[in-house]
Amino acid sequence: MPDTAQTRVLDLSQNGGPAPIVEMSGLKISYRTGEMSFTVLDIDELALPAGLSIGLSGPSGCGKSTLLNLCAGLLRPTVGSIRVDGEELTGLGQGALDRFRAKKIGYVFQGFNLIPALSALGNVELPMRLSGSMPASLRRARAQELLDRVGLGTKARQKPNQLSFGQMQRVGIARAIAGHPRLLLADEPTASLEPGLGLSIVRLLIAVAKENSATLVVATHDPAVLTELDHTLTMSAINRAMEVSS
Ligand SMILES: Nc1ncnc2c1ncn2[C@@H]1O[C@H](COP(=O)(O)OP(=O)(O)OP(=O)(O)O)[C@@H](O)[C@H]1O
Repeated sequence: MPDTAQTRVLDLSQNGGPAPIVEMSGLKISYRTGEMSFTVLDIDELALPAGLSIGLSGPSGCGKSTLLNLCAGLLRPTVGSIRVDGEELTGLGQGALDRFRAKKIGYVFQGFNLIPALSALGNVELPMRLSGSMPASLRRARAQELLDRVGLGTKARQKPNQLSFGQMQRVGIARAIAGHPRLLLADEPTASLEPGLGLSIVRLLIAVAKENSATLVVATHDPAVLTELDHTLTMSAINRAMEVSS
């Protein structure tokens, strides 16, 4: 088992490129199972450039979803620092982390994660409703505009079970972009879709990210998806196990 960090120094934003939107330093994530602790991410320095699209690739279990969840503030590192859009996440309490996520992050899931009881419009409206910052009429208008943008303007009243997989993922994209996120994260967004459909979804993600000046980070196993993106970050599996002495 390699006893090296996955990423000694990886600065995709170097050489006069755009400033980083994500910066990680001395970061590790370990999980404990019984007497053993497993390190799944071990990153010395990593910087992801703002405004571009970046693919995360690597074998199953190498930590792609873990990296996305760290960027979203859904997971905290065991040690080390992570800054997103200049904000150090490790120092934030739960409330501040929730506000950070609502303001800066859009998340597109492989399994869509739509609320079955809500219409397409209701699903897209939901993050705006939860943030409480917009009157209902404006919220509805923005949700309709986003559904129009992803080609689902006529399906606003349909529930998720009345939509195809590709249509559900389009609703997921419209919902993720609703709060004007700085960082749009997508975890295997094409894995539940047929290959041709997957490519149209990734192209839509790239287009809406650009239109909204968001940085796009996509975890994927699909080489065809990676060719559509500006950069690929190839991760290696470490899964380093250590006995925990307590
Ligand atoms: N809550 C947890 N407790 C213990 N181990 C976990 C936990 N969450 C993730 N892991 C482990 O961390 C490792 C990385 O998982 P992760 O889902 O980030 O990998 P991945 O690269 O996204 O995999 P895949 O390509 O299969 O989706 C895996 O070995 C997984 O079993």
